[in-house]
Amino acid sequence: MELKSITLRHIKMDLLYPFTTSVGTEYDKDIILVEALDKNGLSGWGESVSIVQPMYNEETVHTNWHIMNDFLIPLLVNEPIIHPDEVIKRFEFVRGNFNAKAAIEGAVWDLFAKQQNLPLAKALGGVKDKIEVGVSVGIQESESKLLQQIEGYLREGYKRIKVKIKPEWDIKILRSIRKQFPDIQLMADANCAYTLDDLDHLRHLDEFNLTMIEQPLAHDDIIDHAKLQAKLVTPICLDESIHSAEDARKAIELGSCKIINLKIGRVGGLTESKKIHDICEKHNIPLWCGGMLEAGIGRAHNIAITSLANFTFPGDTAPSSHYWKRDIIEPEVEMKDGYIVIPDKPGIGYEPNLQVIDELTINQKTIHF
Ligand SMILES: O=C(O)CCC(=O)C1=CC=C[C@@H](O)[C@@H]1C(=O)O
Ligand SMILES: [Mg+2]
Repeated sequence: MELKSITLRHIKMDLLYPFTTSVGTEYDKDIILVEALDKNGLSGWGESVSIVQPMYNEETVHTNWHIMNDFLIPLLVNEPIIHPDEVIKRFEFVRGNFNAKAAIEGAVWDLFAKQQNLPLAKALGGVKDKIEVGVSVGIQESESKLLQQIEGYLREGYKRIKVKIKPEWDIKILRSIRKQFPDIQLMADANCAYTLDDLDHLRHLDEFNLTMIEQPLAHDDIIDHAKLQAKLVTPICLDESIHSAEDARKAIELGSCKIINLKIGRVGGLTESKKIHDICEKHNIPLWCGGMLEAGIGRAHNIAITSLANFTFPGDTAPSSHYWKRDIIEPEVEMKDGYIVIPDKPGIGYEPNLQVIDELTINQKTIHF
């Protein structure tokens, strides 16, 4: 697969609604898009999930721009890529920077699938033709606003509700939700807001029949999560702690979690995502696809990876209209009765809307091979 060029675009998009978690609030998103062009004029697209502040991980759109330009893309220039699985190996010299790596690797995977005339989902080994969709509800200004939001999302057909919790916005809130919605598929994401000192408090989570509690403890921990899981009935799901198949193996061996939230960007791309999928399938650890408020390109990649067999919980893969007034792809991602149909067109299955992307672009650069 001979690349002719890679183009980076820094775009800025306004979110329809602010999104608040235990670590902060996002009102808009700066996004780095990656376009890999081959000699026949075919393009593959990827999207970095980094934001402008290093509050979810250590990367930002600005570190992405630097690492992609100065280190990652030069590692692809000299030798043609035979298969996308090679890309993460070429990047081994660069430590971390998984969001940046995943965005470039994703563009190469999309281009590869298009060259093979295959939907990306099929190229990854996907087996589903549609996926169940969940929604992540940010922390709201009041309990009544949160209950209203949940009511609305259930009417829209979402298969699972994920609420954000933190100290002082947790047990009471979950009790109110369960009082109004006793039977819905409900989970909570703490985004690292607790410590083992909160063990007695966290045991109250077992009152609510949650499908899981996501990342209650530190972002880089699997030891304390194992101690906590031994005391909780509610399954722990790890998000921030898992950056590779090796991390997943260790967390599974220690009993740190019973479920993993897979995010393509957090683990450095689709090749590593497939490895994590396979190791979790082998150990009966179900997966679901987390979200990072992606635009349509990143959302398309999330939909494709969710087509693999061991993604058995609804993911944070809400349709375009949940996030954006206007998305950067055509058609936009749509949901029907709580499902998204996996596109059967080549590659990611959605076309980048170049007119919208150009309007949103604040900086771009093409590296010629
Ligand atoms: O993209 C979505 O709809 C889910 C967004 C979401 O829940 C998150 C986005 C970004 C960082 C995190 O705070 C949080 C998560 O942990 O999944
Ligand atoms: Mg999370």
